[in-house]
Amino acid sequence: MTMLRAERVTLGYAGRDVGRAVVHDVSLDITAGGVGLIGESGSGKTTLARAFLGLLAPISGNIWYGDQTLKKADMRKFRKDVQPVFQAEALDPRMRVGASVAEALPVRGHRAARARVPELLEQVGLDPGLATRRPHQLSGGQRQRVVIARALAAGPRLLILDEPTSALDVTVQARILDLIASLDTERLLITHNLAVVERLCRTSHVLFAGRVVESGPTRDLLAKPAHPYTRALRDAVPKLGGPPPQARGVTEAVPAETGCPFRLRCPLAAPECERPPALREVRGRQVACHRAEDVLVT
Ligand SMILES: Nc1ncnc2c1ncn2[C@@H]1O[C@H](COP(=O)(O)OP(=O)(O)OP(=O)(O)O)[C@@H](O)[C@H]1O
Repeated sequence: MTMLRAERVTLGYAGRDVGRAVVHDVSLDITAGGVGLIGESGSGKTTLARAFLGLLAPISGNIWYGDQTLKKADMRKFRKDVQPVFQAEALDPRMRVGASVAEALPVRGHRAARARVPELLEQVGLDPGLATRRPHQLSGGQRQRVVIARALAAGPRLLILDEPTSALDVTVQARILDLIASLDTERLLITHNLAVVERLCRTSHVLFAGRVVESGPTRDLLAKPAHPYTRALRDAVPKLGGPPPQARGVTEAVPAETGCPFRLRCPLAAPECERPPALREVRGRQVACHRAEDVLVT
């Protein structure tokens, strides 16, 4: 059974009315092999992650944890099972690294629990001798490893990783990705870096303006996108030695109630795009585009 699942989830923030929801009617399962959430800044990735972590209640729809909604679930068990990995800046700067990891252990204070701290540091590739340092005495990559050690302290089955490597330089990034790939946990990974999802996620969901516009096997999605937005994201990845990507057309989304939210930016926009496209199955993936078949052949 899928451990965590969003069912027709609409999300917004206090002070915004339902019409100003920032995530609209999203359904997705966190399946085995890694799940990626891809999309540009402001597309709703972190908002969805907050809902999966039980930090933001849906305006409508449900987050299912096994066979219970998060509203009714045993949150102690949930907090042990599902752990966030955010950017290293979230570490308390006054706390020594060892204490920071110990704080995340389910049982604190016992000698057996304290013995877990060096084990966890070693598991993430850190010298346990670093336990007495404070975050500013570590490199960015080491700090990110501490964040991962903290997340692992509870013995989670699922990690929700929000841009876990974006603050790091490329070689350090690669080593942290190796570490994440080696962990024996399920993962939901949020990123705008397509190379990262390709490496770590068997399945991906592309968000645009708070809506899933394409879902499917990551490799197929990136090799042959069926949504013009997925294709634009893929083509925006700068190629070594190639020209910089060109910004084209209007950059904002239009309200989806009035048609496809991507249509003002879409090179294939046609009169039918004035009608909102539903997600539909096209060659092994789900895509919300009236012209998906044309995208696949162009
Ligand atoms: N605490 C908040 N209160 C009100 N609106 C918010 C809040 N956090 C995010 N938003 C809004 O929700 C929308 C989605 O933001 P979100 O952070 O989920 O996007 P994102 O895809 O994760 O972007 P990024 O890649 O930049 O982190 C944006 O319009 C943002 O302004």
